[in-house]
Amino acid sequence: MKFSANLGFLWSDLPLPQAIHAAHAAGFDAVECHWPYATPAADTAAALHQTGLKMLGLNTSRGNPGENGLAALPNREPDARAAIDQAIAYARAINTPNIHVMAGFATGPQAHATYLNNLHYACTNASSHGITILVEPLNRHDAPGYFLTTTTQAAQIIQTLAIPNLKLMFDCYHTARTEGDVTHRLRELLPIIGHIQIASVPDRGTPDHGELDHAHLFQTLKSLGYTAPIGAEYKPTKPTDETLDWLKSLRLGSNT
Ligand SMILES: O=C(O)[C@@H](O)C(=O)CO
Ligand SMILES: [Mg+2]
Repeated sequence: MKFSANLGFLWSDLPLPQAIHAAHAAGFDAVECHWPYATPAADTAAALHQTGLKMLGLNTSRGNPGENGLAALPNREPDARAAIDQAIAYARAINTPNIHVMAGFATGPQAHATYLNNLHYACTNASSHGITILVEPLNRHDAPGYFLTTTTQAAQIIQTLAIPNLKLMFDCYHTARTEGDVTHRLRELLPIIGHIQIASVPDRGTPDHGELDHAHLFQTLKSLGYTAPIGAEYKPTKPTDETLDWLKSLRLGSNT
């Protein structure tokens, strides 16, 4: 399997360019991040160029303090679209193929309509740059009140919009905490999946313990012919370099 270091959590104590170098030194195949905007895109691009790593994805801005994205917030279209424009510009500058458009805290039919309109805007503006828009359901324990909560809801939205560059970010951690049935859902949803992320369940630690059997998960992905890097999006409880036994043991050639 190939793995992408999510620099929103891994080496988050380092400036982004240094985190990219740390991920490279640790043997990751790619990187991804959450919100890179405080770092000039040229600095991020230089680190990617020096390491040869690709930044697979980034997120739209969360908005104001206390917000968690803007795309489903009625009456906030100008802000949501500015965040989408900002993400596309940054992604273009560092050659990133995926943007996760964050929905925000909202509920109801007006939020649903707003979300669809903003996703349509994002997909239209991203497509000519070869960028895919991702939607990611977040679990109700960590993000209570978030608009997008399940892979079922996300799949319905993707089906309704039917735009080729709109895909699902399948975060196994969130799915396990909200819906369960992770490998079955992976099989079913594979055609609309744009990226996969992992962490242990329920503590969101390294992917080598807890309720989710990662050996079985990797075997399933292998059998499905999934070869893209999987996002390691766990929360280190000590310096990231000291949390990589899971990666080293996979690299040493276990049954994955
Ligand atoms: O799972 C997560 O939390 C992230 O993938 C994200 O982008 C939103 O915080
Ligand atoms: Mg995630």
